[in-house]
Amino acid sequence: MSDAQPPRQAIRTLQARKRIALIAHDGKKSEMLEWATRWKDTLSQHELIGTGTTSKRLKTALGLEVEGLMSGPLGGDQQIGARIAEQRLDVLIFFWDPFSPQPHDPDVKALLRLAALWNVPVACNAASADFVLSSPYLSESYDMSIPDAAAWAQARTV
Ligand SMILES: O=C(CO)COP(=O)(O)O
Repeated sequence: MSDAQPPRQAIRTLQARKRIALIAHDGKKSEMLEWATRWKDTLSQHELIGTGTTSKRLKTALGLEVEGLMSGPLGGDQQIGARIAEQRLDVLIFFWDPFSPQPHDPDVKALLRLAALWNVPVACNAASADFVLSSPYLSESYDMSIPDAAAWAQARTV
Protein backbone atom coordinates (compact mmCIF):
# COMPACT_ATOMS: atom_id res chain seq x y z
CA MET A 1 0.00 0.00 0.00
CA SER A 2 1.23 3.48 -0.83
CA ASP A 3 0.63 6.55 1.28
CA ALA A 4 1.42 8.77 -1.71
CA GLN A 5 -1.37 11.19 -2.20
CA PRO A 6 -1.67 14.91 -2.74
CA PRO A 7 -0.81 16.60 0.59
CA ARG A 8 -3.58 19.16 0.32
CA GLN A 9 -6.54 20.37 -1.66
CA ALA A 10 -6.95 23.40 -3.88
CA ILE A 11 -10.10 25.19 -5.00
CA ARG A 12 -11.35 25.04 -8.54
CA THR A 13 -14.22 27.32 -9.54
CA LEU A 14 -16.66 26.00 -12.11
CA GLN A 15 -18.36 28.66 -14.21
CA ALA A 16 -22.15 28.89 -14.56
CA ARG A 17 -21.93 27.55 -18.10
CA LYS A 18 -20.67 24.02 -17.59
CA ARG A 19 -18.61 21.83 -19.89
CA ILE A 20 -20.54 18.57 -19.92
CA ALA A 21 -19.36 15.27 -21.42
CA LEU A 22 -21.99 12.87 -22.71
CA ILE A 23 -21.06 9.25 -23.31
CA ALA A 24 -23.15 6.11 -23.73
CA HIS A 25 -22.18 2.55 -24.49
CA ASP A 26 -24.07 0.97 -27.39
CA GLY A 27 -26.53 -0.84 -25.12
CA LYS A 28 -27.34 2.48 -23.45
CA LYS A 29 -27.50 4.81 -26.44
CA SER A 30 -31.29 4.81 -26.79
CA GLU A 31 -31.60 5.51 -23.06
CA MET A 32 -29.18 8.41 -23.43
CA LEU A 33 -31.17 9.82 -26.37
CA GLU A 34 -34.40 9.52 -24.43
CA TRP A 35 -32.83 11.20 -21.40
CA ALA A 36 -31.20 13.98 -23.47
CA THR A 37 -34.53 14.66 -25.21
CA ARG A 38 -36.05 15.40 -21.80
CA TRP A 39 -33.17 17.69 -20.88
CA LYS A 40 -32.56 19.24 -24.30
CA ASP A 41 -33.31 22.84 -23.28
CA THR A 42 -31.05 22.64 -20.24
CA LEU A 43 -28.27 20.87 -22.12
CA SER A 44 -28.32 23.47 -24.90
CA GLN A 45 -27.33 26.15 -22.36
CA HIS A 46 -24.01 24.44 -21.70
CA GLU A 47 -20.96 23.37 -23.67
CA LEU A 48 -21.29 19.74 -24.70
CA ILE A 49 -18.68 17.24 -25.76
CA GLY A 50 -19.01 13.54 -26.36
CA THR A 51 -17.35 10.43 -27.65
CA GLY A 52 -17.64 9.87 -31.41
CA THR A 53 -20.81 7.86 -31.88
CA THR A 54 -22.69 9.25 -28.90
CA SER A 55 -22.07 12.84 -30.01
CA LYS A 56 -23.13 12.00 -33.58
CA ARG A 57 -26.37 10.41 -32.38
CA LEU A 58 -27.16 13.42 -30.16
CA LYS A 59 -26.46 15.86 -32.96
CA THR A 60 -28.53 13.98 -35.53
CA ALA A 61 -31.47 13.07 -33.32
CA LEU A 62 -31.75 16.26 -31.25
CA GLY A 63 -29.88 18.92 -33.21
CA LEU A 64 -27.73 19.67 -30.15
CA GLU A 65 -24.33 21.22 -30.67
CA VAL A 66 -21.85 18.64 -29.37
CA GLU A 67 -18.10 18.58 -29.92
CA GLY A 68 -17.31 15.06 -31.08
CA LEU A 69 -14.11 13.35 -30.00
CA MET A 70 -12.88 9.86 -30.98
CA SER A 71 -15.20 6.91 -30.60
CA GLY A 72 -14.74 5.24 -27.20
CA PRO A 73 -12.95 2.09 -28.40
CA LEU A 74 -10.57 4.30 -30.42
CA GLY A 75 -9.53 6.48 -27.49
CA GLY A 76 -12.51 8.77 -26.84
CA ASP A 77 -12.69 7.90 -23.13
CA GLN A 78 -9.02 8.76 -22.78
CA GLN A 79 -9.58 12.09 -24.50
CA ILE A 80 -12.35 12.93 -22.03
CA GLY A 81 -10.06 11.78 -19.19
CA ALA A 82 -7.39 14.18 -20.46
CA ARG A 83 -9.90 17.04 -20.31
CA ILE A 84 -10.58 16.15 -16.69
CA ALA A 85 -6.88 16.10 -15.80
CA GLU A 86 -6.48 19.48 -17.51
CA GLN A 87 -9.48 20.93 -15.59
CA ARG A 88 -11.35 21.43 -18.85
CA LEU A 89 -14.42 19.37 -17.99
CA ASP A 90 -17.04 20.07 -15.33
CA VAL A 91 -19.60 17.26 -15.46
CA LEU A 92 -19.50 13.69 -16.76
CA ILE A 93 -22.68 11.92 -17.84
CA PHE A 94 -21.60 8.39 -18.72
CA PHE A 95 -24.24 5.73 -19.27
CA TRP A 96 -21.92 2.72 -19.16
CA ASP A 97 -23.40 -0.69 -19.79
CA PRO A 98 -23.20 -3.06 -16.81
CA PHE A 99 -24.16 -6.01 -19.04
CA SER A 100 -21.53 -5.72 -21.80
CA PRO A 101 -17.82 -6.15 -21.42
CA GLN A 102 -16.08 -3.54 -23.58
CA PRO A 103 -12.85 -4.04 -25.55
CA HIS A 104 -11.66 -0.78 -24.00
CA ASP A 105 -12.61 -1.58 -20.39
CA PRO A 106 -9.24 -0.26 -19.11
CA ASP A 107 -9.99 3.11 -20.71
CA VAL A 108 -13.44 3.21 -19.09
CA LYS A 109 -11.93 2.42 -15.71
CA ALA A 110 -9.23 5.06 -16.21
CA LEU A 111 -11.85 7.69 -17.05
CA LEU A 112 -13.92 6.89 -13.98
CA ARG A 113 -10.80 6.98 -11.81
CA LEU A 114 -9.85 10.44 -13.06
CA ALA A 115 -13.39 11.70 -12.46
CA ALA A 116 -13.25 10.40 -8.88
CA LEU A 117 -9.77 11.82 -8.34
CA TRP A 118 -10.59 15.31 -9.64
CA ASN A 119 -13.96 15.50 -7.89
CA VAL A 120 -15.90 15.78 -11.16
CA PRO A 121 -19.64 15.10 -10.74
CA VAL A 122 -20.47 11.84 -12.50
CA ALA A 123 -23.84 10.34 -13.41
CA CYS A 124 -23.82 6.78 -14.68
CA ASN A 125 -27.55 6.30 -15.23
CA ALA A 126 -30.66 8.30 -16.05
CA ALA A 127 -31.79 8.86 -12.46
CA SER A 128 -28.42 10.19 -11.30
CA ALA A 129 -28.23 12.32 -14.46
CA ASP A 130 -31.67 13.76 -13.57
CA PHE A 131 -30.33 14.69 -10.14
CA VAL A 132 -27.20 16.32 -11.59
CA LEU A 133 -29.07 18.32 -14.21
CA SER A 134 -31.70 19.52 -11.76
CA SER A 135 -29.09 20.70 -9.28
CA PRO A 136 -29.02 24.48 -8.68
CA TYR A 137 -25.24 24.29 -9.04
CA LEU A 138 -25.59 23.46 -12.72
CA SER A 139 -26.42 27.04 -13.61
CA GLU A 140 -24.33 28.80 -10.94
CA SER A 141 -20.63 29.11 -10.40
CA TYR A 142 -19.43 26.50 -7.93
CA ASP A 143 -16.26 26.15 -5.89
CA MET A 144 -15.00 22.64 -5.53
CA SER A 145 -12.07 21.00 -3.86
CA ILE A 146 -9.46 19.31 -6.02
CA PRO A 147 -6.02 17.83 -5.33
CA ASP A 148 -3.30 20.48 -5.20
CA ALA A 149 -1.11 19.32 -8.09
CA ALA A 150 1.71 21.78 -7.34
CA ALA A 151 1.92 20.71 -3.69
CA TRP A 152 1.92 17.08 -4.79
CA ALA A 153 4.86 17.61 -7.18
CA GLN A 154 6.76 19.49 -4.49
CA ALA A 155 6.16 16.88 -1.81
CA ARG A 156 7.38 14.01 -3.98
CA THR A 157 10.86 12.91 -3.03
CA VAL A 158 11.25 9.71 -5.07
O1 LIG B 1 -17.41 3.39 -25.91
C1 LIG B 1 -17.80 4.43 -25.44
C2 LIG B 1 -17.46 4.81 -24.06
O2 LIG B 1 -16.65 3.87 -23.39
C3 LIG B 1 -18.63 5.33 -26.24
O3 LIG B 1 -18.10 5.53 -27.50
P1 LIG B 1 -19.02 5.94 -28.70
O4 LIG B 1 -19.77 7.15 -28.28
O5 LIG B 1 -18.13 6.23 -29.86
O6 LIG B 1 -19.94 4.76 -28.96
